[in-house]
Amino acid sequence: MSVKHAISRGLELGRSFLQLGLLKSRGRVAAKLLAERFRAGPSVRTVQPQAFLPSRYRYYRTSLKGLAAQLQYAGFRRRLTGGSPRNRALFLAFGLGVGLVEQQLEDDRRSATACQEIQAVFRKKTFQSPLIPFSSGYKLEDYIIGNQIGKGSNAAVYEAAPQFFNSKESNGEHSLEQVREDKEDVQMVRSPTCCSLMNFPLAIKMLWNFGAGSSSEAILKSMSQELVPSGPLAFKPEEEEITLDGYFGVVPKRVSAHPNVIRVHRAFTADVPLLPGAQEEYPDVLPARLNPAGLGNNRTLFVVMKNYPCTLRQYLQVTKPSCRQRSLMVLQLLEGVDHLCQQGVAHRDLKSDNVLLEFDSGGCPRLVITDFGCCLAQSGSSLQLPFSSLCVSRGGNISLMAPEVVTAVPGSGVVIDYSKADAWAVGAISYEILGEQNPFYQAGGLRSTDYQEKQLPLFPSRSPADVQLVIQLLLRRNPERRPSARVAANMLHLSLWGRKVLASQDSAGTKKLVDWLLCQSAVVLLKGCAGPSGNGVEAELQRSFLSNLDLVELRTAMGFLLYGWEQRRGCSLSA
Ligand SMILES: Nc1ncnc2c1ncn2[C@@H]1O[C@H](COP(=O)(O)OP(=O)(O)OP(=O)(O)O)[C@@H](O)[C@H]1O
Repeated sequence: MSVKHAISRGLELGRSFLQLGLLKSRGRVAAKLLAERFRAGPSVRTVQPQAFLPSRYRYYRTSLKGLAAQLQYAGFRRRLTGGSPRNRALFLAFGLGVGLVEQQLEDDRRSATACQEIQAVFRKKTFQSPLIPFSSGYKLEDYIIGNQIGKGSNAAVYEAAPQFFNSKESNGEHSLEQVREDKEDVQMVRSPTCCSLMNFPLAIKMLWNFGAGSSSEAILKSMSQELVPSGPLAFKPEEEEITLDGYFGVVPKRVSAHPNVIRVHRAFTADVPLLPGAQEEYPDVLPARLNPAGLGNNRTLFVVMKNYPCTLRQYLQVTKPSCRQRSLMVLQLLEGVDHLCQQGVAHRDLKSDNVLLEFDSGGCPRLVITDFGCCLAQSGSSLQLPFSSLCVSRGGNISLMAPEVVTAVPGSGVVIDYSKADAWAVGAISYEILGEQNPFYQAGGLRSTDYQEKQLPLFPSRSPADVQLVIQLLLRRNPERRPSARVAANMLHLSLWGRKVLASQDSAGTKKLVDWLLCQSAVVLLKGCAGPSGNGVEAELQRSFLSNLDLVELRTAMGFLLYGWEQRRGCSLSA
């Protein structure tokens, strides 16, 4: 479908929806955005495509602005002092140049405004967690606990269901049906554990408490990082006050809901129970009450989440996803990381075991970043950690620590910048997503302390070329040369949905790009009205993209992509 065709189709649809009175604000917004674009006249473009390269673009822009000012000044002087016909012709040409520059700037301003407007429309639509709120669940007795579904170095995770599984609560409003995600979606989960997910829609993580003492306050304070992804009703009001008092006396940060970030629905402290497999699998962490030789405290933290069918690692061990699904998986991790960055949180322990996976109604894997136990979530949203001594934790898994983190040497005034550290880890995990071994895991493989970029292994031949490019960029040692998660995500969005518009971009003018963005906005808004397809992974990703539109970041992504395409063209010509 051509851009024009898509616009007129979007308008047509928008109008008929409006006529039918079915669409309220969504339709109007879509129609308004498109109508405004139609009114805006054609723009004049002056800069060549290479100018999209981020640094070059800025250079062109500043030099053209500077040139324009100089020309205006020179012309003004000549007009005052008179001049030869040749000078007058030159002045006219200069004047024309100034006009073109002005138009270019005007074009930029208009595009930036369009991006802001689109962003505002999609930011308003906050992501709703799929689990419908239930009223109780603040104590262990509120749950039926099933089998163990996972175990890490800090916790055991069990499947769970609310106690009111069979009988509706007294007010009759809170049955399990409501706690479950949309029934249709649950049935679509393609997993051998499907029945277990139906019976146990929740997962309870029981953290092991060695040193935090047994008071609720001490436990919540010392394990507060686990609570970073908690929802608004996660705590009983009195415990909310304790957690707000926070981690080391600082208010703990909480991230807002996002489709690619786990949501903690409940968090509470309780006495450690003897759960299935406890004596065999983790006897040492039990309290003396349950195992005389155990070292654990009597009480600990419980975190309630949705139960997911598997982790990313488990999924990749048994499945060969399509190329498109692989691209979508990398993109989801980038969207999740970008969301965390924007909220001033660095996960610091990304690995394929810490990514949970389910399926949307079309069978596409949806990835969710989990386990925030090592995260950095400072007040003031700073991702810069003062690194004064080795006692300061740098994060989790050392193999996937970004070079700038793993090589930092503690000292006075030393600061570790985590703003691109998770993006680097996504680059490493992406090898697994493309079906390769993670190069930083293998015995004798690369180490993030000293690898060279040219040592990175080749990708499987059928991997999408743009994903390969994104991974190479994410694994750059120097964080200043590494794209942020947002820019890398934008590259994949453009590659998946905007290839045509990017390929046909004949100048630095952004009209075509903005037309495409408006079309995408209309399509996504209209899809949102069309039922379940609006809740699929692709629709969620497109919404994330549109709600984070920023012209500079978009152009940076375009610059990287076009540069990559150019390189590939060069290689194939020379081959
Ligand atoms: N919500 C969930 N749904 C399904 N399985 C889960 C869920 N949360 C965790 N798991 C399973 O439990 C395992 C351990 O969970 P988690 O990584 O949170 O524990 P941990 O002790 O903090 O891990 P680590 O050793 O990385 O610190 C996961 O790898 C996964 O297999």
